[in-house]
Amino acid sequence: MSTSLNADALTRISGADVPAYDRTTVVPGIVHFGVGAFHRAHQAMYLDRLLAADPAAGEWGICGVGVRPADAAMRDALVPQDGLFTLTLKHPHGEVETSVIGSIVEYLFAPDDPEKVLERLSAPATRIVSLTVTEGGYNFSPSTGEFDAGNPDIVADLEGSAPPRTVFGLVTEALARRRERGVPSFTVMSCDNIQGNGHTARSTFLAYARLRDQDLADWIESNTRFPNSMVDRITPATPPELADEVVTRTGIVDAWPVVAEPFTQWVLEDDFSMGRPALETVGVQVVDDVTPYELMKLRLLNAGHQALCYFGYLLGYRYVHDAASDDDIRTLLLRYMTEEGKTTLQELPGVDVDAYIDTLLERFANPAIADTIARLCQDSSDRIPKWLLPVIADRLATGQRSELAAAVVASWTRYAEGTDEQGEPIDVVDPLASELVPRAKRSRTDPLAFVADRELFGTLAEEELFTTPYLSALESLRTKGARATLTELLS
Ligand SMILES: NC(=O)c1ccc[n+]([C@@H]2O[C@H](COP(=O)([O-])OP(=O)(O)OC[C@H]3O[C@@H](n4cnc5c(N)ncnc54)[C@H](O)[C@@H]3O)[C@@H](O)[C@H]2O)c1
Ligand SMILES: O=P(O)(O)OC[C@@H](O)[C@@H](O)[C@H](O)[C@H](O)CO
Repeated sequence: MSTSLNADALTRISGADVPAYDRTTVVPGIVHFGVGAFHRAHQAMYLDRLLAADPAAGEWGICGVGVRPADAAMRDALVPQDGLFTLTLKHPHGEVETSVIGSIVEYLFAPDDPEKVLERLSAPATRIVSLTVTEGGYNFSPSTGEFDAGNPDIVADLEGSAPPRTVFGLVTEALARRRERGVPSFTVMSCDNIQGNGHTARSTFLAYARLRDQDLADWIESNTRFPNSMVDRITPATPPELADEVVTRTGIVDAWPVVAEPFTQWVLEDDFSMGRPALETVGVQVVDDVTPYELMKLRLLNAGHQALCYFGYLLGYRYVHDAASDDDIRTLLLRYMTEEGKTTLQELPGVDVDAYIDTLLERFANPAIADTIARLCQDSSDRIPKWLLPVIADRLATGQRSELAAAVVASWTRYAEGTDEQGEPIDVVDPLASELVPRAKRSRTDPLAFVADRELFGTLAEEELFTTPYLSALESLRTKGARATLTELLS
């Protein structure tokens, strides 16, 4: 027998762990923007663990907020389910665990009622505003770090003739109300994959606030905390068959289930203006400085994903685990990580980076979670400049070539041409696709055309230590193909 997921149904569910705590007493102390797959597999899971472990933690429930039109689908899934959803963890050798997560106690779709979102944000009980709005969501130039004040949504929010529609507009208006009402500032906690994600959140929110009101910006600068964090759990987009699998295994009918790998890590800087949940009691590493951890993760795992995905796609793979099991790709990953990425990391006392790399290769090869190459290949212009180019730049600063990272940039260029080695079209999903695809094509006759864009690549096109291996790999990809290019590169 199957049961539709909602608060009343919890007592009838026997096929999965369900929240044993009293959700009616849990109030939102955290407002989260960007309730996607990852937030639900990671932060919401940690808060669920905390609520289960500590009855006094009931002030740290989550209110999820969606701002984009596409988030109406999350509203339609979560609101009828009272915020409940299933999280399924899949181990590489077949073991599967499903649990119902109860920490999201409210979901608001901002376009339906922006004022309700503003009042939730302004409420004294709201002490943390957290974000997983993707790397692109911070609206800054990767090469200069400048906030993009020309973004039409930002322009509209600053103009102020309609209710705010961006995270920047909503959060800043709420901070203005708190200041006016004498309510202390909440903490803005970024959980996106950006190096110094707290610093980035701080500089972008302050940049927006300065454009709106200098005094308010000064108040935010003095009162709002922006902790940095390293977050990790590979969480694919929900595959269409997951809902049926969950029904078959647990009897639970869930409109939008989540699947993830069992591994999870969260390293969080202890810098909060109005207190924080006792996350260290449920496995979060709360530290003074997350920099070494985030560099390790972004430059090995996330940059490693980029090393895998374009070559993997061109070789014909569509799943990450299949590409990660290819000998050439595995060697590329191992060598990029150990010979290039690892050389740019900071000291990590007590962490065995080689063991970490071995774990990454195993995690990438987990067939059970069926992570897709398409997920890793999207939004490259938001990802490569934040994870891979800093490795190249750091090594250039000490006169070192990064032959493998340069080849990865070449593989992105070849992919961005929009046609694979069999002449089939590639769906290049990127906010800059309309500029990138023509530039990638043009680089057949004007070889540096793709990397000449200073906005994305800075001055890399003028660095011979970069252009030589880049052009050589690109030429080889075009004339000999991905397999021969990898074989020669790795020989
Ligand atoms: N999926 C993972 O494995 C993983 C792991 C670690 C960290 N992350 C971080 O989480 C982010 C989201 O990943 P996901 O898997 O949940 O993706 P997702 O596509 O499932 O969800 C993304 C969410 O962000 C929102 N969003 C996107 N752009 C926005 C913007 N400009 N303003 C406001 N909201 C915006 C979307 O509406 C959606 O709610 C990643 O970009 C990354 O920084 C993801
Ligand atoms: O989600 P993104 O855009 O930050 O990047 C794609 C993947 O590299 C990323 O989601 C990883 O799976 C994740 O960072 C693992 O913790």
